[in-house]
Amino acid sequence: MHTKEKCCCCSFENVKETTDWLLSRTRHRPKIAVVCGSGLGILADGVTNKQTFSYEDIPNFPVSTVPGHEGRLVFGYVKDKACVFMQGRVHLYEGYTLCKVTYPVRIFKLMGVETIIVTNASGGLCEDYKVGDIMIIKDHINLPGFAGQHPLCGPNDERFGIRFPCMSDAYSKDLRKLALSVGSDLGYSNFIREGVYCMVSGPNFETIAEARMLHILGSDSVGMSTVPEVTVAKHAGLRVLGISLITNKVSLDYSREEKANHEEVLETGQMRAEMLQKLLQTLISRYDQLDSNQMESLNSH
Ligand SMILES: O=P(O)(O)O[C@H]1O[C@H](CO)[C@@H](O)[C@H]1O
Ligand code: HPA
Repeated sequence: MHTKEKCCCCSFENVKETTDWLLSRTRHRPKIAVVCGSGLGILADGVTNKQTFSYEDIPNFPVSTVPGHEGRLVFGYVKDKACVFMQGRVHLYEGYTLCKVTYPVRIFKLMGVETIIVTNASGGLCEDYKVGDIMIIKDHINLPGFAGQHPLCGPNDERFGIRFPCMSDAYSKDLRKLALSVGSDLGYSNFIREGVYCMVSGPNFETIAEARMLHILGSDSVGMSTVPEVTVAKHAGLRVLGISLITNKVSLDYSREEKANHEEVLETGQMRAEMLQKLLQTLISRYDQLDSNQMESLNSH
């Protein structure tokens, strides 16, 4: 059963200790955090006034073990916005508990971050999705969560959030609108989608029967991350945007020859990284629109 032991390394005191360690070593006070998905570390490359910490050097911080996840925390500015980028994340399949997987999100909360942008690489389940499409996440399915693999299981510390958080609006409508509007202004409309992301635990890619099931359940793409981070972010009251890069097509048909592999995932990441970076930078630079009446004009589009 759930005991306090489950959270021994992720208590409020642990999170506070790590947060204080970082705050005493950097002058940066980010309001926006970005989690870079597989092969998407380049998203952090454009920041100015950069200060970098290796995950290994940060007390209690989980260390990435997967190729395509550099394992660096990068503080800096995108235009005039103070940001922190996670160049690499950790996953359940690496052997980390979900409270460890989501540990960085709680650090961001205690640091004063208000918005988190979570990116990932995922497999496209929708017939008309193409490799290289960018999917703004409108909702998710927490498949491991149904089986009790959930970052909020265990004693609830009210200092992080409430016992029963609502997830029906996990992904900010305003941020989604802004992302789609920025994508359209950049000429990306042909390959920007909005869809439902499903998390599986991995590490194997799906069987055809599993892929068919996920599609029937309403998933447009599938990956092995994001949902725990988004859940903990929403629990902590952060505003969330999720962006998924469709790095491969998932086979739904026994006659198809595609075989999913991590190399293709990383290659597609490289192919689209610059465009994703432009999308992110423009979105962050237009972030103030969210809190001004300019959202009205986006709403009417
Ligand atoms: O979700 P991210 O970290 O982007 O990575 C995705 O790509 C890897 C598989 O190639 C898995 O880790 C999957 O979750
Ligand atoms: O096809 C996939 N399945 C699960 N996770 C993934 N991450 C990238 N592509 C995939």
